[in-house]
Amino acid sequence: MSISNTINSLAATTLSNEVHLVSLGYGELRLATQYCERKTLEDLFQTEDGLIIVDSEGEEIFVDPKTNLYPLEPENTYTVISEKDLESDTEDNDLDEEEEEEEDVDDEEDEDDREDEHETTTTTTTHSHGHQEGSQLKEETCAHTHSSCCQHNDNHSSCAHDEESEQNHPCCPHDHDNEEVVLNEPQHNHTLNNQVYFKLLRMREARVEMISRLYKRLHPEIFTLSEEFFENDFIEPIRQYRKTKQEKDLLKALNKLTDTDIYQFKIFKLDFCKKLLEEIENFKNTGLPIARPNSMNNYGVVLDEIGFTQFFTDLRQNYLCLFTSILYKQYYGDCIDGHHAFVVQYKMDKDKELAFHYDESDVTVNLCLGSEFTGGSLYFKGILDQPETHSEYFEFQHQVGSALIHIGTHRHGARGLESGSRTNLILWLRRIGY
Ligand SMILES: O=C(O)CCC(=O)C(=O)O
Ligand SMILES: [Fe+2]
Repeated sequence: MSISNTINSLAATTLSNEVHLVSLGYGELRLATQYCERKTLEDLFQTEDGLIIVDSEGEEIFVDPKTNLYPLEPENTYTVISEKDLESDTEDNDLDEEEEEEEDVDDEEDEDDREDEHETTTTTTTHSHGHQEGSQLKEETCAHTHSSCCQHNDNHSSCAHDEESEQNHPCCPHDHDNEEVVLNEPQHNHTLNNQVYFKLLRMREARVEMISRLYKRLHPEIFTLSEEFFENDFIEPIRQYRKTKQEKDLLKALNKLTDTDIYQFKIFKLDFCKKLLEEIENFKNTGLPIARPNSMNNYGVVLDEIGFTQFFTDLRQNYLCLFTSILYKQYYGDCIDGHHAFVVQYKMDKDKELAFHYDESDVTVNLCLGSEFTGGSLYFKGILDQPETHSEYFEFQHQVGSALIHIGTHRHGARGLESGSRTNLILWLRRIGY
């Protein structure tokens, strides 16, 4: 199943006129300075009631009245604050302070609880990786959350693991899955969380709208899935299976790698991989808004946001689900009805590795798009809810054009890149249950 590394060196670039805009509790965007215009930022951050931008020193940056642009310095990080959120935050704090004064008289111990409640209301996001606690990755620890509006404003080192000892930092602030567990507190917290969730959705809609209006596709033909994009090793077994209905015919497309159900397969032709990679680089070079694909990858791109939703819906429904229904029934593989499609990018001066985690998916497909690199292998250490598999150690060296499929809760990480740049397409397949 080996495939030669023929894709030429398309470096995972970072735009030089890009700024990082961090919104308190609502994630992070990368955006070119020419788009840092008041109206655009108000849309992207849904702050129509007023917008405040501060630099890393806490100094407020004022919009240039002539151009309506914020004079932001490339490669710097700024914090975007909605005046409305600031007001409600201040109100909350005032309220907290009043309560505190009252409670100080009675009991000083509840203070920490209130801080916890407040934190959970301001950090709601929806894509996560799970992290290891003790010898087992537990849902109650940090999860790499997954949905259309995931964004964090932490860098993922705060969620990193000590992968050798299989310990995680138990205090990861983005404990999204945990929110369900922790948030059994007053009703107003749930209401606020809903508000945060819907605001994240509106922010995503604003990004998608801006991208669909302004992005000029480089290879428009690759946005509609065609069987011509597939490798014969992938599509022929499917065609055969459609005729015979014999599972064994379908499974000829896959190469079983472990007893824990990791499979390798070829899916797209190299030409398609190359075009997709070029499209992603082309998009990144426009400086249009890029949200982080999840809690751990800083430099990826969400493909659903740049126009590939229908493509991946077709791929999921008409092709990948054939496999997941057979291989991963136990993990909802037979009722997958949602996905989150993104690329992760590693580069020597940017993210080089990915900490030990599990995905917020039922089944994950991971395809190496390019370009030239050494290092960066993927390692697996057993499935979360199967302790008997935890002694597993399986390492896989990515090759361009080659894909893996595995259970989402199969614990894994990516070793450090040693040279070049690596871009992988990740497809988190999920049972949403509509
Ligand atoms: O770097 C890779 O190939 C894996 C990425 C990954 O596991 C993830 O984004 O969840
Ligand atoms: Fe992962």
